[in-house]
Formats: sequence, structure tokens, C-alpha cells
Amino acid sequence: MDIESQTKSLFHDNEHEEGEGFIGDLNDVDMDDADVDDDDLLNGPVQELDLGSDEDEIELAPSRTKGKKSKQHERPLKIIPTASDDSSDSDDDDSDEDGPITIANMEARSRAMDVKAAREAELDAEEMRNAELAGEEDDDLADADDEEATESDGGDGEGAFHLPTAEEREEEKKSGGPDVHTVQRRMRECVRVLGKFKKLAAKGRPRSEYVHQLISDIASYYGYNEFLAEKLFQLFPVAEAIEFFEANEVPRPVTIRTNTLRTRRRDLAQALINRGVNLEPIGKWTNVGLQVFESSVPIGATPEYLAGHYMLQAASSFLPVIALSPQPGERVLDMASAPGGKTTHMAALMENTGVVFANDANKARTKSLTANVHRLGCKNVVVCSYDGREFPKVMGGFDRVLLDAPCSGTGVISKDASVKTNKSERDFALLSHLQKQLILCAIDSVTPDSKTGGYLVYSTCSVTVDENEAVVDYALRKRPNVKLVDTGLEFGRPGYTKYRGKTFNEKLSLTRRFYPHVHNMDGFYVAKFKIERRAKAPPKDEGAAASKSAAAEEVDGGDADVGFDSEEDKPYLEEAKRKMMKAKGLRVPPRSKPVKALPTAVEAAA
Ligand SMILES: C[S@@+](CC[C@H](N)C(=O)[O-])C[C@H]1O[C@@H](n2cnc3c(N)ncnc32)[C@H](O)[C@@H]1O
Repeated sequence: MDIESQTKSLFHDNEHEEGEGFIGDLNDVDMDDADVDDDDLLNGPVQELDLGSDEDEIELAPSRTKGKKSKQHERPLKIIPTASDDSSDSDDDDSDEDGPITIANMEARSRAMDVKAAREAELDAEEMRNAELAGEEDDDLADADDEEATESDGGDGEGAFHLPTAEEREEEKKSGGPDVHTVQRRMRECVRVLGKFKKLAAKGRPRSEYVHQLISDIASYYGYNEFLAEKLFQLFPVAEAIEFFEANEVPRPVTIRTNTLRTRRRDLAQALINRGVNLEPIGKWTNVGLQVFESSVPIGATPEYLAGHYMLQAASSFLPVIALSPQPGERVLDMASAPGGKTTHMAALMENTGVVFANDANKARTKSLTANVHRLGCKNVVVCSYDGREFPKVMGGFDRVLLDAPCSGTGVISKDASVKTNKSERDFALLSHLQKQLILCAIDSVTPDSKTGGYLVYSTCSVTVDENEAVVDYALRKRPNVKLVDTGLEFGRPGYTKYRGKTFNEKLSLTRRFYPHVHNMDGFYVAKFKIERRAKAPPKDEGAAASKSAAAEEVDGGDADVGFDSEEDKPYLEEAKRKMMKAKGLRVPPRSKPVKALPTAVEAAA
């Protein structure tokens, strides 16, 4: 059985749930205001929307692009030559380059690709600089000599390559678009020309026309809307962008995480091997992960699975927990936790001691969370369901917080192809807005006085800058008492410090990006913060008690009094009750008093 059909049959019964999403006051966000630099982001009523995706729920059935039909589905195999196909480049690469990327050879391969990407980025940048120097930007290359133009035209030896004009593109669209072979060939040519633009571009055709054509062809070939195709394309040098889109067409390796509360990896591996499972340890960076290559039994229904000896979990989703590194005896918050892959991992690292508050705003999703908590034998987990923006008002004083934020899912397109077509510019603005609200509340939930911790990890299964660096940079600007620290992860590309005209805090390079085409895992982002006291240190001569109370007052929503106050809780309870009645189709009674926006974390701390 090959690994692809394996994957399909392996997961016929896992916990995938429909209707996952993020919760936030998104409908009323003004797009122009979506990047407001203000704690006002924290204001607003709680509403439910269904826009999100979740990296942890492995698909039961092969994903299909809903809506737009991808030309790529018509193709037999990988046809677009990409960096890793290009044999002329192989000398420069790691000798491990032959054969498929496994998680074991991934580190070496990823280093080689990093070098190559850096080189390509450099070439791209040089091309751009040259174009600018020549004052050509959009109208350049009128002086490209005939010889060069001929080289471009004769490109792949299959007849002349002609970059369609705007009118021709229109015509093409009207007639239903070109066939898949024409699109493939054109993409290949555009990549080639953009790689050596000065030399290969046709006379009088600016770079932007090639880029535009390539993005449009990527969108139709792989089945993306043009907006998202462009957004993702912009993240990489041209040739690498194709690698990324290609990788999204291929399922990621099937991986499981040993539940060390119940067994040891060695014993689990032996038990599964005895059942006909072909597996091996993922790599040096984790001592609990196993990669499954083949199996004659459904991996989601073995006696070991049912007994909670392992979790079906994408390798990338180990990373935020490794970075957070929760310690035994600590008080930890998992702010957006369903279905619990990371919660249960944290509970195991904490050896079932201390407490993990596993929160998720979506009540329905807490069912699978609770089921996983029970199956894996986690005894230190409390499940709750609040909007994350209600923290730390609900409770605070955590040693560590994980915010695995609701996101667009652009890192998990191989699992959920609907992302290709269902995300618009507005969705990204709204998500980024919600993520900014959540991250401030997550920061304010950490106690800077923690003896053992004082950390927050922010992660997403998305690769866009709006949802990652922009959010982290915002948090650094809004909370001067936090700083970025090393994630402790052994691989991953550094986060952007500059991106398309935006400059972020230089420490953003401490954050880590993971990509399907580089690391053979889902696209992911991880940032780790250390939370310090917000206020000036109290005078040295003051007594310990005085100093403690001063600190508590000055902490912005951190470990000040966060106990329950029934008066304050009234509006929350009333709203929750109204929601529940509405969901059950019951008549909702009028509100006892006009509902103001629920108090925010910042208000609560004030
Ligand atoms: C990426 S998933 C979390 C995956 C989870 N950490 C795991 O490892 O299994 C994001 C979660 O955020 C939840 N969510 C969406 N909006 C939220 C909000 N405003 N507050 C708290 N949770 C929210 C969603 O219901 C979803 O379960």
C-alpha cells in the first residue's frame, strides 16, 4: 500500500470535525482600522464566526478544492521543474537531496534549501536593484538586445514562447482559459525569465507582466483565488514559490506522538511494529514522535490508540509545546486548545502535575478536547470555554501560556484545500485583528512573578506575515514589558524583520517559520516571549509585603486579583445563556439592561 492511500485509510476514523472556526467580533471591524495601534482592539462583544481552520485535525478523506477547479488536478505528476528537480543545481545541494524528504533527512535538506533560497533571494533582489538603477521598473528592457529576446523566445525548445498581452489574456479568459499544457509551459518559462530577467525577458516587456502572468497561471493551475496565490507567491523567491505550491499538493508524512503518561516510545514502536506498522523515530529534535510509513491496520483504531498510548499529531504541532517547555507543578493556560493535541502534550511534559487550563471558545470543539484528555489519561487538565479575550479577567497568574491562535490555515493547505479559494483580503485583516486582541490578553495572563516560567508562546498554522510577524510586532509595541526570546527549536527559518516595505522589531528574527517544501511539515510559525514586570521596581528599602502589593497593582492585568466576582460575571452569564437559548431555537428574553461591550482584560486590570 503506498503512503498516500495509506494516509487515506489510516485516518478513516479520526477526530475531524466540521464547522471549526474562530470566535471574534469580526463583522464589525472596519477594514481600514484593522491595524489600529491601540488597546481598543480589545473592546467588543463576543460573536461566533466560522472562518478558521485547524492544523491538528488530520483529514479523514482526501481533501478537495471546493469551488474553483484546479488545472493541476488534470496533470499526471509533478511537471513544473522546481529547485529540487533541477539536476543542474544538485552539486550545490546536500548529498541527501536524492529521494523523498523524510522527517529524518529534513534537517539537512532544509539547510541546503535555506542556502539555495538565500541565493535566489539575493539574485531576485539584485535583479530588482538593477531594474531600479536603470530607471526601468515597469517600462524596462526596451533596450534588451535581439539576441536575448531570441533566447527567451526559443526558451524550452518547443517553439517560441510568447508572453500574452493584456488583451490576449482577456481573450483567453473568455474562451475558458488555455489547456493545462500551455499553462505549465508558460509557468516554466515565466520562472526561467524571472530568474534571469535582464538576459531573458522579451523586448519591452516589464518584469511585472511576467509576475502577473505567473501568478495568474499559478492560481488556475493549482486552483487558488488570485488574491491568495499572490499573497503566498510574495513570500518566496520565484522558483521557491513554485516549490511551496507544489508541496501543498502532496500529503505530509503521517506522524504520531507517544503519550509518555502511558508508555515509552520504544515500547509503542514495538507494539505497532508487531501489528504490521512500518515506522521510525521522527528525528533528533523530538524524543516522542514517530513517522508512520505504512500500516496494514488503521492507525486511528489500534488497541494502543484506544488505550491512549499515542496521539495522531502533525509533526509541526509538537513545536510550540517544545518551545513553551512547560514544567511539572506549573500553572499553564492553553488559550485556544481544541482538539487538544498540544494540551495533552503539555500535560505529559508536566508529568500530570500542576494544572493546564485548556480553553476553547468553541464549546462544540471542547467535546473532542475532553475526549482526548480522557483517552490520554491527563489528570491535570481543566477544560473551559471562554472567548480568549476574556482572559485574564476570568483567571490569570499563569506561569506559561500557549496561544495557538485561530488562523487562516495557509500552512495546512495539503490537508484543507478549501483554504485555496475561501480566504479573501478581508478575512486576513479580520484574523490579524483578532490575533492581536488575543495576544495582548495572553500576555496579560502570564504572571511576571513566576518562579519557574513567565513565558508565552504564540503560534499559528499559517505562513502569512499579517498573522505572524505583524501580530508579534504589534504585541511588542503594545507591551513594553515583554521581549522575544529564542524558541529553543533547532531548525526553522528566522521570522521576517522586513517585509514588503514594513520594518519589524529586529528581534523578530528569533521567531521561527516552518514550511512544507523546506521542512516537509505543515507550514507553521512559533514565537516565544518572556514576560517581565511592567512597573518600575519598588524602592529597595520597602518591605517584601509592600513590594508584592505594589507589583500586583502595577501589573497590567497580570496577577492582580483575578478571582470571580458574581456581579462582574453577570453579563457574561446572561450572554452565555442567551446564546445557548438561541442555539436551541428558544425565544430569547430581552436583555435586563442594555448590553455594553463586555469588560476587556485591560479594563479589568485597570
Ligand atoms: C489552531 S486551533 C487550536 C488547535 C489546538 N491548539 C490543538 O493543538 O489541538 C484554534 C482554536 O481556536 C479556537 N478559537 C477561535 N476563536 C477563539 C477565541 N476568540 N478565543 C479562544 N479560542 C478561539 C477555535 O475554536 C480553534 O479550536
